[in-house]
Amino acid sequence: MASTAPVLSQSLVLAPIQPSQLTSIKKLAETPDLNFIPSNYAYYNDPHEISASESQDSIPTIDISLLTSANPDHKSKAIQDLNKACQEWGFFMVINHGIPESLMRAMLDVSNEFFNLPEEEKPKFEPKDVLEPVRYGTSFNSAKEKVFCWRDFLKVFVHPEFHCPHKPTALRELLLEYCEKTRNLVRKLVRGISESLGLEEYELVKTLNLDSSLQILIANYYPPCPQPQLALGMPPHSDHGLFTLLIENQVGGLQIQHKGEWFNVNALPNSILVNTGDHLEIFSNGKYKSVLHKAIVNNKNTRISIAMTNGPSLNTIVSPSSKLVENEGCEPAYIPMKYKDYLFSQQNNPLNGKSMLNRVKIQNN
Ligand SMILES: O=C(O)CCC(=O)C(=O)O
Ligand SMILES: [Fe+2]
Repeated sequence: MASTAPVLSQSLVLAPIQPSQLTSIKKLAETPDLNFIPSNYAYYNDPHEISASESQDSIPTIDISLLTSANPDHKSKAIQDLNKACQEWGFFMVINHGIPESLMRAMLDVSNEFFNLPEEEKPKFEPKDVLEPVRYGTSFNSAKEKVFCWRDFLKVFVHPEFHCPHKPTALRELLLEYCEKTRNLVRKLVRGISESLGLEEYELVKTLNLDSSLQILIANYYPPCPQPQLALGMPPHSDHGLFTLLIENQVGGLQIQHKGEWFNVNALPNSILVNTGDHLEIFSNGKYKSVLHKAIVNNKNTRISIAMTNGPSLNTIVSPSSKLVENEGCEPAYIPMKYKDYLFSQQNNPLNGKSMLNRVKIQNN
């Protein structure tokens, strides 16, 4: 039988957008009769399969209320579940988390209002400093990228110092409340995770100075895309920090990698999604790997997600836990690095899988 070489059909796309004409993706997506995307929004030359495995049953669910249960059996079961979820998936959904559904909905609504403000009422578009405490922009780091993400974002440092854009006016109060409520959840999770690693309950809090931990709110806006099979909202990456809490409007799009395969995440109603970050991988000396994830887009509905990253304090030098290394009699597998330097470097480059983490990984491990 004669073998035939695969024929690659280049998809029809528009001429690339010039850097000087770069605009918010919202504005680009609202261009009348936009049927094709500019070539520098095409992550793929040919339409790729955006559907992935469905895993509604297998993604772990953790009942947070059990972590503070007076019943020691319930508590230890929750800690075991956390251990399994962090080790096997790096991803889980939490229920009974204490954050009112109305507050989560209000946060998503006010984020939508933010992106719909006239440009002159938003903070400066695309500021140069990637550690600016209030940063509004498009893609991930458009100054460094060749291919852009179908995404606009607002990033706000909300702890240990609270920052907030001036508009929408309702944002400040909601954000203060969301910040306080998510910190309560983070405290419980961090204590549980510390114990799940076989460490004392407060070990993680003390070592990484979590009383002044850096919390960043990231609101993501993904408008409908005429060629969703060519574009990406966010390419595969892992997050900095210990873990990220994520909520979304009722439009799906998050995919996580598990055992080399991509899975669609269908969030349970009123749940919060949690993904483990690079600094938990470093602290746990590779026991809890940060999870690769990406955001896909669709051609019908605007998707909004709100991620809250939870890291150490900016000046903490993060290294594998010395207690853990000692308990387990192993060698540290990561080079110590100040969180602030790690964050700067990660934000100052295009998003690319776990490339930042690989820079601190000791390669013979
Ligand atoms: O929108 C999503 O589902 C993912 C967002 C994300 O990965 C991020 O903001 O780091
Ligand atoms: Fe992420």
